[in-house]
Amino acid sequence: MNAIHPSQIDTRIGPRIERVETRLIDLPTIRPHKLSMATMNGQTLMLVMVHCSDGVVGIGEATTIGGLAYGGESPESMKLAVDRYFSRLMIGQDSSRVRPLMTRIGRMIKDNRFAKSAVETALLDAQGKRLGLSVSELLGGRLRERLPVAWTLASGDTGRDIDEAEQMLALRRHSTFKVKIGLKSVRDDVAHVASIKRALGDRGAVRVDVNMAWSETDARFGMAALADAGCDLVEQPVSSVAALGRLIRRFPIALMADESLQGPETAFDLASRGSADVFAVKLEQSGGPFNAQRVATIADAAGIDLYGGTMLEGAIGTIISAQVFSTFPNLQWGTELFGPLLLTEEILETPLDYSDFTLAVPTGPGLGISLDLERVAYFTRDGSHQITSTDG
Ligand SMILES: O=C(O)C[C@H]1C=CC(=O)O1
Ligand SMILES: [Mn+2]
Repeated sequence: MNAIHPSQIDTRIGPRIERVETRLIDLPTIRPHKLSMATMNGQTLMLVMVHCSDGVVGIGEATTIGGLAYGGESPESMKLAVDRYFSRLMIGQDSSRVRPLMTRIGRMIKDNRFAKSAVETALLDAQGKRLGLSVSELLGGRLRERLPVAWTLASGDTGRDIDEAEQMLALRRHSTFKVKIGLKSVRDDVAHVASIKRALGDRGAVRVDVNMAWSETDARFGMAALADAGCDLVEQPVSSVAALGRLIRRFPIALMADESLQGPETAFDLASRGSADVFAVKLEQSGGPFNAQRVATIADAAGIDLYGGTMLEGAIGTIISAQVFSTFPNLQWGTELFGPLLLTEEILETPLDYSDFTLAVPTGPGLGISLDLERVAYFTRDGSHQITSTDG
């Protein structure tokens, strides 16, 4: 056994971590976002800022969906975990040795994948800023400069969803649409999706996300009907991996795993059972950038297609995802990195470039984005705080 004991991980040289700062940023959404497990009227970003002895400040972010509706972490619990448990493993350590430090954290903190993702993001941002390299270059180099971005239709109303899709096509911002279903009966949901596809025709690709709301019987009926309606992919129709394995390839519609995919071990399990055509890779669900790359490697080895998923992150979580997805050799189904577009407020000095149905992967050092500190302070929960600086 070559397991590394925490005491063997020496991270004591180089620019040290002096302080780990966290905040909760509450931002409204442009409209209610209706998913089968929650309706979102706003999103909370858990921001992590790692202050280093060389003056560099790395930033990271984690979000959940509907508080605790999607998984075991909430914005508040992630803040508490970082403040109380992560920070004491980080302070005084060499911030430039990201993998050893994340290994140290991984040995002493179980689970908490979303909080780990935020911390790893901040460390990679800091190291990229320090070396003058974007995170994708730090990870070995990007294969693409822009990523296709799908839009999610989740107003709950067919006419409104069609209008929204038409607007997105006219703006040339999105031509792939993911429809959120699972709240209504299977028949009603299929009729809703079929109307949207009929209205868009060949101008727009239509997919659905059921967020595990169906029984296996519902899924048998639903997948056949959705395939007939011209829908090309169904995301996590049921919760059970065994049921996914029984549903796959029975209908002419691709089956994508989302909630079942929670990092490399589950990726390996899904791949060995042949339970998914496509993986929705999410950095937070995977446990951070390094683990998302491991998930992608497993998919490639197993012949499973890849899709870049979102936890409806703000700009920071979206851009670390973009940096990582840009390094994937395969990204057959594009991405859904639209999170910042669902929020009413801009928190960056320069907004992200969404155009020509794609998102540009920033080229500057680290994440390649700068926070508008006044706006971040304004939207910080429990009053506005002073933020000194996040560049360097
Ligand atoms: O995929 C999910 O379940 C989460 C998320 C992604 C887009 C969206 O609207 O919700
Ligand atoms: Mn999903």
